[in-house]
Amino acid sequence: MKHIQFMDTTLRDGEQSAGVNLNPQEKLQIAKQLERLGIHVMEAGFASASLGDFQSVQEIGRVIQHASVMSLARAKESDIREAYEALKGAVAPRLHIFIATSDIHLKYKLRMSRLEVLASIRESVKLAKSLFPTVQFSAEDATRTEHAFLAQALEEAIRCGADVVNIPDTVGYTNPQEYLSLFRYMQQHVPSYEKAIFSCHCHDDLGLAVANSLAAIEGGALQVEGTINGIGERAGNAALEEIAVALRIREDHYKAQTNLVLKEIKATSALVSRLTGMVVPKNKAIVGANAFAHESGIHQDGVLKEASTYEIISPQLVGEEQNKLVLGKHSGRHAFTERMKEIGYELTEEERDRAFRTFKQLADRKKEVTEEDLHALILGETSLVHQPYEVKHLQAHFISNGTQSATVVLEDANGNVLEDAATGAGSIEAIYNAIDRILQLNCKLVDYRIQSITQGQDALAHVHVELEGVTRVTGFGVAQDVLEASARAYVHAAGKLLKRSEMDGKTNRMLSR
Ligand SMILES: CC(=O)SCCNC(=O)CCNC(=O)[C@H](O)C(C)(C)COP(=O)(O)OP(=O)(O)OC[C@H]1O[C@@H](n2cnc3c(N)ncnc32)[C@H](O)[C@@H]1OP(=O)(O)O
Ligand SMILES: CC(C)C(=O)C(=O)O
Repeated sequence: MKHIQFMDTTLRDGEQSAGVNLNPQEKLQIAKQLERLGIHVMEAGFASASLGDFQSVQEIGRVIQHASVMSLARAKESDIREAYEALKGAVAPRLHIFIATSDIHLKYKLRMSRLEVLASIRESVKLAKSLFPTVQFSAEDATRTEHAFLAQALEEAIRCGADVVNIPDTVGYTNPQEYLSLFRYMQQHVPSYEKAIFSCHCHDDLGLAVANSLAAIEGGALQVEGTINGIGERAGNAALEEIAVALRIREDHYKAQTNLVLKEIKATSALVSRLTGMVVPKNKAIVGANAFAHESGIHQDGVLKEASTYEIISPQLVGEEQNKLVLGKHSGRHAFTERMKEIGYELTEEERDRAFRTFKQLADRKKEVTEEDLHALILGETSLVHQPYEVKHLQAHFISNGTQSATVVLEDANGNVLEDAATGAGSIEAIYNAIDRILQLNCKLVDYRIQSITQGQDALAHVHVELEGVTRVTGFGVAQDVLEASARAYVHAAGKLLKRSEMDGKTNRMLSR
């Protein structure tokens, strides 16, 4: 089993994400969390980029005890000496020198010949090695560099003392087969190959950063570089948490181990997201809010029976509390019943079936049915189960500045359908008048209150009414529509009044005998 060391560059390449700017305290906070995560090397910044970066590198170097702290430097004496000053107090300081090797970069950016680049590698790596115990050299834009020249540049760096040599895919150009072959090519064409650790560093311009990094590991890379949540220049870097978990879950394939404490992944991801302001997409692998959320009934049923049917990663492995079964329009009875039990409802089969039907109607209209929705739904439904009448259909006709009209259809406990229509000053009055006509009620509405139980535009409405007839009774109704909730509440209370009248009638008959 080979060992893969992780080089995290969240604080350097990650901070190169457009719009991200971390202050020294925030960088230190992330560095401490990276230490808990078990990162082998952390690139704390680019000491000569600014005074703030210099101070961050210095402070992180002083504080971090269990990881090597590294600064980036151009192949330039002043950059190297500044990084040295910054990292003097570090337990395990490391310098990262880079210079581009591709013809495009040589011609247009550096305006240097290949011979000049080789000379620059020699001078800078030798100087670095005289100051630092460990030196990493990166051939920028390596994947667009002619292979033979890249091998020559890496050989030069190793001979001058580089301990780690990196083959970065700076512009996210390569693909897995090509990158794997490039590492194998170096194995055969760099004479001092065995004297250094080969490292991979991928960008996500074509969405291949993680796949390319894993291919490099198959090709012989023993160090992998990247950032938490994949943040970084342009489309970002390879997401280290994805690589780490892929190596663990597919250990059978990669035959590689790491020192990472995987249960720290979630906390690290959340911290980086919070401090950088880079929101983690919901569907992001490993750390996205939906990474362990099951939405469809068939999957939820499978997961309830045995999680491994649809989960290859246990949420706890990466520090996530547990998976989520999200109730929505694709959910089935198994998940619905399970959630009901979790929130404290032991429903009879009849109650459960009714509630499930209403839940499906609600889910058709709402993106996600929340726990509050379920409480509200049960509140409405359980009270309906033993009711003498139920609202089957409602039609209200609204005219601005006019008399409103409504048609109501009720069903009694024997399945008989009763219908009538009425008018009123408002839609609710029209509905209540229609119900009075159907049930031949003689009562007064003494209280009507409405409240929204859940939140958002698609919130559930809860209507409470109080009627005065032979006695005072209350009723409530829950529905997404205010008129429907109002009708249910009235029918609920009316049902109680009718039962009471019925009982009074029986008592009177008994007394007169
Ligand atoms: C692939 C990567 O991610 S590399 C890291 C990229 N990160 C950053 O650039 C962030 C920090 N950078 C900075 O703050 C600034 O660019 C600084 C302080 C480093 C340099 O600033 P300036 O001196 O104003 O130069 P500027 O950035 O405009 O241009 C870069 C110069 O460095 C040269 N250069 C670029 N890479 C290297 C290198 N690896 N080694 C030596 N020289 C280099 C360029 O050719 C250019 O030189 P020129 O002025 O002679 O044309
Ligand atoms: C400095 C190097 C390693 C880099 O960030 C890149 O090439 O993307």
